[in-house]
Amino acid sequence: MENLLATHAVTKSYGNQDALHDVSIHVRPGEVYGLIGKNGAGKSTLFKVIMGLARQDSGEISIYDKPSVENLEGTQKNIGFMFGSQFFSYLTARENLIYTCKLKGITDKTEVERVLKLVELDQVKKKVKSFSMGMKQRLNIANALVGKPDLIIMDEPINGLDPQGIASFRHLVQKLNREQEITFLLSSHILGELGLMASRFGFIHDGELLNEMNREELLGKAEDQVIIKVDNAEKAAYLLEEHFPSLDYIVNGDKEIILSDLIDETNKIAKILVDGGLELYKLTAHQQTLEEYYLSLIHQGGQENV
Ligand SMILES: Nc1ncnc2c1ncn2[C@@H]1O[C@H](COP(=O)(O)OP(=O)(O)OP(=O)(O)O)[C@@H](O)[C@H]1O
Repeated sequence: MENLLATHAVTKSYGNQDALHDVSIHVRPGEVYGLIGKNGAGKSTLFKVIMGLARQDSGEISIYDKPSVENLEGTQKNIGFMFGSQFFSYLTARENLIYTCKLKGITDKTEVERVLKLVELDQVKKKVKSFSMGMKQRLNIANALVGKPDLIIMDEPINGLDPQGIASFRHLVQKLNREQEITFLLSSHILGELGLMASRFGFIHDGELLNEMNREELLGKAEDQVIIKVDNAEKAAYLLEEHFPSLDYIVNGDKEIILSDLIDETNKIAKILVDGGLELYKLTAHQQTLEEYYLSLIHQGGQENV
């Protein structure tokens, strides 16, 4: 079995508003998959379609390589889903989870204690209304863990957490992933938040999946760059291509060009541009951060080469 969850060319619009266009993601067993996209990119809509809470216009969802449409109940059993907090604030964590068990038809009396222990809320007696954000998030995860799903989906789980809360959320996800073999599909609008946590990434922008890659590939993107500012970026690109035919570059606006190699050739680059009659304002070697890579990916609409 290759994919625990896959979407195949899923398209959905709300009236005239396109929310998803031909989106195919592939979540393999054992992964922590980070779906990264700005607000309005289509993340929540994709999760709703996966869970059968919204109906796609076209495309398919498969769970364990079988179409989910044939087995929606099975899908919901295999997937624990968390869309924001929906708890009764005047009840304790334990009481809220008893309620979740009832909703899911789970009669095993040990289930609530099992999930409370996993998120280390088993000793907490107070009502949810006096929980910190971090505790609420742990309760969210406990709620999704009820019924032993193989995959947990969480929409923007890091929103509103402080740095310490983010770190403990990350440790908990990694622990559950490692020790309980739970696969996670998490979304965020900030790559940096999931950058340390996810083992694979999907980048979504304006309803389209731009790219999927694993962590090693992504880290390889955070590479050295040469950033050049000139009076005419198109002409600079033309001149550089003449000298370096397989050059990997992006033209950013009409005055900037970014090269993803040639870090050791800055003197030669400067000479080519100046000899070519260009006004060279700036030429810097720079280590691109993951966030910058993500922004450049959005800017290019998923095309690695311009
Ligand atoms: N019920 C709806 N009716 C009309 N348009 C909608 C509806 N839900 C979402 N949209 C639109 O579909 C697009 C995708 O929205 P979606 O909520 O899936 O994005 P998102 O990536 O989850 O963003 P956010 O993090 O802001 O929720 C947006 O343009 C949004 O305005």
